[in-house]
Amino acid sequence: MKKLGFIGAGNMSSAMIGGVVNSGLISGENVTVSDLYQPSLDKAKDSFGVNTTQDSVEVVKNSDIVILAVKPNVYPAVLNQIKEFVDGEKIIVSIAAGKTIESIESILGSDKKVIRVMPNTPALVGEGMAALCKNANITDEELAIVKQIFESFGKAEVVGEYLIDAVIGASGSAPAYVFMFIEAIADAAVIGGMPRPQAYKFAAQAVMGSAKMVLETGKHPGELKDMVCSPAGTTIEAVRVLEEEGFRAAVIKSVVACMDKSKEMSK
Ligand SMILES: NC(=O)C1=CN([C@@H]2O[C@H](COP(=O)(O)OP(=O)(O)OC[C@H]3O[C@@H](n4cnc5c(N)ncnc54)[C@H](OP(=O)(O)O)[C@@H]3O)[C@@H](O)[C@H]2O)C=CC1
Ligand SMILES: O=C(O)[C@@H]1CCC=N1
Repeated sequence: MKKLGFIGAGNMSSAMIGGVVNSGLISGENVTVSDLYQPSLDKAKDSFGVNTTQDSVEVVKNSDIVILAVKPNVYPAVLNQIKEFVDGEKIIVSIAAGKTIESIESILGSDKKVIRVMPNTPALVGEGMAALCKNANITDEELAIVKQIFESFGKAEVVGEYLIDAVIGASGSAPAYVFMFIEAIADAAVIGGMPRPQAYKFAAQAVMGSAKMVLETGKHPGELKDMVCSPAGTTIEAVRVLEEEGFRAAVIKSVVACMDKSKEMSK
């Protein structure tokens, strides 16, 4: 397996490092991670046995595949810092919202190998969802290798880059909305007298199980919802209030706002 590098050891990077090392696909000794903040590197080394450095150039020198896991506003500085060390064989993987493949090529050169991926943080527990798109310099085999990395900690699909804004709305950012939903359900359970840790367990399992039903039954979410709503029962009362309060409209509006922000960042 190739040598993997991460520039940035923050939230998303840590989830991917944990995911890929825990899966056994790549051992920590074949992973090099850089960050400006030494405690982040110490945590990655202690947790996953990876090689660490504060020098992003060292990551590029030691890796066949380099995942850029810094914030979008840091991309230009990092790309300019590493570009002379990115030869025609190294695969650069961008995971940033708002950074198109073209914007990466404008600094590294259009002859370089670039893959854009939109992952999400459930990668940490092997339940990530990632979308991949590539430039013309990436071979099918190289794309398959990078896809295998993201499949080691979840699911991955190849998409056209035009869909990345929708991917961010429906997947990259989506865990945040779901965490809010789980927290709100648990708050209500606490109102009902349930201890908070137990409330989180019940609420989180209900969300995970429901998601698993959507993925594995192939049934429409509306049909699955109807299967829970016993006539004159408890569930339909909750559904009535959710509709009265505009739950679905609020979700749609929030995800559209997320996608709009992604488009704005991409300009
Ligand atoms: N968080 C998520 O759920 C997802 C994030 N992404 C994308 O992943 C990227 C990272 O996001 P996220 O993990 O949330 O951000 P974080 O801020 O958590 O992580 C970024 C890390 O990079 C470090 N850093 C900054 N400059 C450099 C540098 N020059 N060299 C090495 N490390 C550096 C930061 O250090 P310091 O804090 O000291 O600046 C920080 O530790 C973003 O582009 C984001 O769009 C994509 C999908 C999901
Ligand atoms: O909030 C963000 O910009 C990043 C990209 C997708 C999830 N987090």
